[in-house]
Amino acid sequence: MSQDVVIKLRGIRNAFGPHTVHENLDLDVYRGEVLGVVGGSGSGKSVLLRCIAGLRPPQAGTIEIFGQDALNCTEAARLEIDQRMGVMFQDGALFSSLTVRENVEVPLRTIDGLDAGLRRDLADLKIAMSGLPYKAGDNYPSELSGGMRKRAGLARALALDPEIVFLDEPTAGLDPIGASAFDELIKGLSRAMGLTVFLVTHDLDTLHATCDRIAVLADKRVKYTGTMEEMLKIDHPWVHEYFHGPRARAAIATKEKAQ
Ligand SMILES: Nc1ncnc2c1ncn2[C@@H]1O[C@H](COP(=O)(O)OP(=O)(O)OP(=O)(O)O)[C@@H](O)[C@H]1O
Repeated sequence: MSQDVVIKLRGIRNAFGPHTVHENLDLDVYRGEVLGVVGGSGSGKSVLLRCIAGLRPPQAGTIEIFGQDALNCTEAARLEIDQRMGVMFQDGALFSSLTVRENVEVPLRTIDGLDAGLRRDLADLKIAMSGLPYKAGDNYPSELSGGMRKRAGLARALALDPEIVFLDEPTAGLDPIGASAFDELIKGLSRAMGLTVFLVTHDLDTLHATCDRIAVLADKRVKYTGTMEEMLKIDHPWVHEYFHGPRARAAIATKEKAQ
């Protein structure tokens, strides 16, 4: 069965001055999957996310999103692509001077003809879907815990009913209970909405709990892709240490306990 590729990267190069982060990087992301993106610190996971999300163009290569050339298209076509994607940054990247509801309303303002009442209702719906209590909509980001801020960031990423969401380290800084609640939320949303999730993480529990497939960044490219089972068989030193080290063993034990 052929799978529907929603993001297709070919020959991507990203560099900062003489420092090349990605060279000749290829990757396919399939519709409806949760893809975990892992790699050593500085391997370029966040740069890759930003490059696909249109925040920083690569120096070379092609990016197709929803079958369209995302780098060489009209501004209107790019806006249309952007409206079908949502991004959640590590710290939520919320506007501190706006309430949570107003933050979630920001992307909704790009839709013509949406009146204020409907915009508010849609924002409240996304706030509820992200597992925040209704009254959190009136809070400012500084009044929320780290976990709640992440949920608010997720609500904003979901504002436009995206088909793809990009999550940068969604569980970083959360306690284990908060992190597994967030894993469940991501998995539930992905299943319920058919979302494609591009998830940058270091968190082995998240990989076990939520990801259908994993992409490993190493040697400036996506060196391996596959299921967790396939990852466990790879004998590349970093990959082996990452998936078999003490933290990995703990994550496997946690998963087995949950089953
Ligand atoms: N704006 C920038 N200017 C210069 N160098 C940058 C910039 N952004 C990223 N880099 C460099 O690109 C490389 C990849 O960074 P990136 O943040 O993508 O790594 P990462 O894999 O997400 O790391 P981590 O797991 O530590 O978050 C790093 O060496 C970083 O210093």
